[in-house]
Amino acid sequence: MRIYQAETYQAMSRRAANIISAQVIYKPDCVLGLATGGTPVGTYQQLVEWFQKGDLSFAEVRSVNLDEYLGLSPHHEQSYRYFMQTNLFDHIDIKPENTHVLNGLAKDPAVECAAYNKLIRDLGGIDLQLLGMGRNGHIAFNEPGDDFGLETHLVSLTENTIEANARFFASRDEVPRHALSMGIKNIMNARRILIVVNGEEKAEAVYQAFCGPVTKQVPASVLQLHPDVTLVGDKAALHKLAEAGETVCG
Ligand SMILES: O=P(O)(O)OC[C@H]1O[C@](O)(CO)[C@@H](O)[C@@H]1O
Repeated sequence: MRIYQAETYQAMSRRAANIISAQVIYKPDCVLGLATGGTPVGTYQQLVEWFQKGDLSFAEVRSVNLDEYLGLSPHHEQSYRYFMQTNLFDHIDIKPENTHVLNGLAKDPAVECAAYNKLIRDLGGIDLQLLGMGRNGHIAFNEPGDDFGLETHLVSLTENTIEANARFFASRDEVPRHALSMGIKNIMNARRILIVVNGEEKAEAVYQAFCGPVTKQVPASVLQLHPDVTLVGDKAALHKLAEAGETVCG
């Protein structure tokens, strides 16, 4: 695993965007696994900036997103489809038909999940998967205790995640209680993984995930078993790793 520590959120975002853009330049028709949440917003802004300068094209890129709230339409401002449109897709040259986000309004979640697993396989698998991490160590919506062998599935969100995501909704009651999410198995099948973390509130989860044992109680700890993981974070999120003697590059 490579660990890069950045001085600021902006520098962290630039480093992450560099890794993504290198993937796109190396393989223009790559499959990018994309994430939502507060952490990757700066990464997407940086990619948009480079696209606008003419340094980068996504014309042949295919994308698959990690997760979506169940019950939210793609036009709902807190849906992850809306997030991706407004933070990235609407500002770059990716073809709309090449962007894939789970349908939160699917009548039969099991059918939607099975179709998504097939889609990922038909695309040839994910070349680079971008991840954030929840304060409880979740990745996508794989919550503590979830089976590592799961593919895309219906999830009941934990109180911890509902609480953390309430900041995006008018009230806590409006946060959906369920979501559709890629499983750990889909994520681990990606050829490369890039995980971004910032802020002191993530420091303990980062420490548990990368210095603690591999355990279902800390979903991100499974990444210790992946052969190609890059962790990019700011000082606040990485300080416990550094104090534990992990090799942290500047
Ligand atoms: O980047 P944030 O907003 O801290 O979210 C962390 C993680 O939580 C989620 O938003 C889900 O709760 C993930 O999509 C994300 O990776």
